[in-house]
Amino acid sequence: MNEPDERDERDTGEQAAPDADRNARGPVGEAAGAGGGGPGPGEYLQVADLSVTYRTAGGDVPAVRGVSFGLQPGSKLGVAGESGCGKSTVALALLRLLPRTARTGGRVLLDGEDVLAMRWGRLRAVRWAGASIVFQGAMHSLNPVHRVGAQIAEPVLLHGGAKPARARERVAELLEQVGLPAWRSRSYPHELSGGQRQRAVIAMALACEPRLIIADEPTTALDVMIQAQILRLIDDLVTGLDISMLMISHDLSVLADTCDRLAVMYAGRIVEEGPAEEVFAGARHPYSAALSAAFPRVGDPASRRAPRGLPGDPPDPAALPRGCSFGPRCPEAQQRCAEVDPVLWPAGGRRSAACVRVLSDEGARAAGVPPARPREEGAADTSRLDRGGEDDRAPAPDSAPQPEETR
Ligand SMILES: Nc1ncnc2c1ncn2[C@@H]1O[C@H](COP(=O)(O)OP(=O)(O)OP(=O)(O)O)[C@@H](O)[C@H]1O
Repeated sequence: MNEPDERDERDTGEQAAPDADRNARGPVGEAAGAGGGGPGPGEYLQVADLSVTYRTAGGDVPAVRGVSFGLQPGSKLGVAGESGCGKSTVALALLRLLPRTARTGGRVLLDGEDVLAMRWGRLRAVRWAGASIVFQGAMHSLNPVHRVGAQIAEPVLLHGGAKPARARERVAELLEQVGLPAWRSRSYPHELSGGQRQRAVIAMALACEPRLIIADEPTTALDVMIQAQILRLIDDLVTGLDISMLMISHDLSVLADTCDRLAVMYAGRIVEEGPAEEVFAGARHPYSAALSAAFPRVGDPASRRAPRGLPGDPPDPAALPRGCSFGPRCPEAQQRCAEVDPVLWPAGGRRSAACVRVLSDEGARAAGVPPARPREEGAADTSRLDRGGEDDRAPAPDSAPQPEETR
């Protein structure tokens, strides 16, 4: 599952030149450690300044730009964002599963070892025992011509070093863990329902007792009822087995329910990071607020609003707008957003956001960001990028607006 076919060995190990366009940390000293947004001590996974550029016939596509985050053992991070913002590219980069056309920069430390610089033999072992991936659409992860049990046994035999009899026992244990009867090991993938197949894929991901599970849209292809069951299963397993988890989804409410922290991506960057509930219920970045409005919690009286879409599309990574990439779609955009390319700044508590509105006047001065332009008396508000109006002054991080105020 994790391993690309040898013929399709994707990774060249080639490292891109350091990306000048980074937002690993804001230029303001206060950013470090204050709002998350970067690796820290004791973390099992440390991603520092990760960049991925795809080379295409049409030119370079900078899909991931200076992404940094860390994951403590046993903790759960959700990565959210619209289609095309770079979520899957980050997931693939963590285990060097990118196609050959991708150039990577930065570091991905798994238990202190740099995955991006690892030898191939070591990487194979790490892909199962260090971390494993559950992809969206189980049919892509299961081979239709082999029985499910044989596929789950393969990593146990090859990477876990087990003898066949022990591998059979382990398959039965794994199937039981994911709620499937042991006899299902003799089934072919087409004999299972979508939910059962995804359970089998999860069993395979657990085969070598990884310390990290990367779940990339693990329930996208399933109906709503089964989605809830699979999410509960993943949550119970990672909690019970004390595994770290990085879950990717476009649905912020699903991630808020499952994860401890959230990182919201837009145009290849993390634009907000912080405790899950705080980001979901009181986003500091207008894009996170829009995502949260687009995916209200089902049945939650606190989010009894109709889902609201966000007009427009994310920019083409190969042709990003000047200034803030979200500026052209941002309902809160100010004049200076077209001039400043924001980085992750502290946004109060353990949060950070790449939006000039989170900067205090002092923070803006330190970051070299122009002050919010005061609104001129009687001036008509004609510019889309000047809609901040009287609200054009950034709230100080320690006076973070409450959820209602941000929307
Ligand atoms: N192999 C590739 N070659 C060229 N460009 C690519 C390749 N894979 C992804 N991209 C581009 O990189 C950007 C990020 O894509 P990615 O799949 O990581 O986004 P995503 O947020 O995971 O989207 P989705 O939720 O639809 O999977 C997109 O602009 C996409 O078109």
